Amino acid sequence: MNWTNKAWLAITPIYTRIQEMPFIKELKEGTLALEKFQFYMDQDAHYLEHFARALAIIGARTKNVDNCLAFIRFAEGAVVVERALHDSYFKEFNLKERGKLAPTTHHYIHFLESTASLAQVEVAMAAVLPCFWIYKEIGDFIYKNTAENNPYKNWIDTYAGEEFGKSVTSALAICNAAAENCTPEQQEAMTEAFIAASNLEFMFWDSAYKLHQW
Ligand SMILES: Cc1ncc(C[n+]2csc(CCO)c2C)c(N)n1
Repeated sequence: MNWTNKAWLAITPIYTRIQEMPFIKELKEGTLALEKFQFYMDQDAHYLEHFARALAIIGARTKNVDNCLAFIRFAEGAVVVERALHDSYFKEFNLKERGKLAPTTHHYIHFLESTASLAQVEVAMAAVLPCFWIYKEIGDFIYKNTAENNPYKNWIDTYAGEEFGKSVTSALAICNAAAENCTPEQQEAMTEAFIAASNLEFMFWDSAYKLHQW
């Protein structure tokens, strides 16, 4: 079994909790309160900026030039999504300026940036993988089960697109190849980072649902 299959098995309980959490259930049904979605959008704009920085750091630290290019493109993709939030979704959902960084976002971005900077680069790659993979799975899950008149439909469509699917496939292949060059202990550290980021993905939606501030 390759590393990504093992890693997914390790987060299956977390993924199931995400599928069943009220934020995702209500987003899928189109009944999520606007205030909660606005909180999420606002925090996601912060998150995407720092996620892009973490990806660029990983790109700079990879030894393989193809991986360097892939991570620089992922970083660009994250900035493009952040810009799209500002240029279209902020207006569509009536948000003005970015608000304050909430505790979970603070935790998540600092986890990603410190792991990207200080951990073994393969571990850093594993830490950013849930951002791709969980969004792909949850995006498809919501897309398949949503109503035509869902007010969040435009946003949902972003993560069900083919282009995004390609970056997920590429990130998975890079992580599997990276894991093959690692010792079992190093692979264990990759899995640990993957689990931590998956828990933080859960917390990110949960904190938006609870409008959690300092
Ligand atoms: C908290 C949070 N986690 C993951 C994503 C998903 N995401 C944003 S940009 C990008 C691809 C970059 O090339 C991915 C996978 C998000 N929006 N917010």
